[in-house]
Amino acid sequence: MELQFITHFTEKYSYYDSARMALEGGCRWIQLRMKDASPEEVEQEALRVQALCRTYHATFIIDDHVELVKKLHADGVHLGKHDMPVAEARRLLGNGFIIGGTANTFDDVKMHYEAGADYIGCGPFRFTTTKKNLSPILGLEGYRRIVSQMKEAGINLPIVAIGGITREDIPAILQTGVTGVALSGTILRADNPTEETRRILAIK
Ligand SMILES: Cc1ncc(COP(=O)(O)OP(=O)(O)O)c(N)n1
Ligand SMILES: Cc1ncsc1CCOP(=O)(O)O
Ligand SMILES: [Mg+2]
Repeated sequence: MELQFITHFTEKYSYYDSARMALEGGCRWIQLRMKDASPEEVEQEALRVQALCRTYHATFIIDDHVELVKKLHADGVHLGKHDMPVAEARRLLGNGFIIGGTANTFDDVKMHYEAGADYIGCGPFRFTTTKKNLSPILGLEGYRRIVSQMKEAGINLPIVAIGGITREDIPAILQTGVTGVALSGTILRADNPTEETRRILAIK
C-alpha cells in the first residue's frame, strides 16, 4: 500500500514537525500543502522539508506551486482544477518531475491521463474540513466505479484515494482497486502521529 502524507496547518505542529513524524513512522511520500501561506513562506518551509525528505530517501511533492518545484528541484507537484493545467506543468517541468492531478470523476482521470499526469489524487472519500469547496463525496462505490471505468478504457495510472480517510477505512478502500491513500487529519489528530503512521503502514 502506498501512503502519502499531506501537511496541514495545526496549532500543535509545524509543517516541518508533522512531516518529520510521518517520516519517522515510515512514510516515504510527503506532500507539502500550505494553503493561505505566502510564496515566501512556502519556499522557506519547502527547503527545510525537502532536506528532511532527502535524509529519509522520501519523495517530496509540493502542492500547487509549479515554479517552486522547478526552482528547488523538488520531486514533483500536485495540481487540481484551479491550478496550472497538467499539460502546461509538463511542458514547464519536462519528464523528470512527478505530476499528480486531482480527480472526482472518470472524465477528470481521463483528462489528466491524456495530459501526462503520473498519478491521480481521487476524492473526496468522505467529508473533511482539511479542504474547502469539496467536490461530491465518492465513498467506496465511487472508487469502484472509477477503477472499473479506467480498466474498460485501458487507462493504467496509480490512483490515490483522499479525503476524510481514517485507518479503519483503509482495507475497504484498497479492496476497490485503488493503489494507495493520501492522509492528513487522521495522522495529525492521533495522540502519537508517528505511531499512527506505523500502524497505518502495517495494513496489508
Ligand atoms: C494526493 C492529492 N490529491 C488531491 C489533492 C487536492 O488538490 P487540489 O484539488 O488542487 O486542492 P488543494 O490541495 O490545492 O486544496 C491533493 N492536494 N493531493
Ligand atoms: C487535499 C485534499 N483534497 C481532497 S480532500 C483533501 C484533504 C485530505 O485531508 P484529510 O485526510 O485531513 O481529510
Ligand atoms: Mg491545488
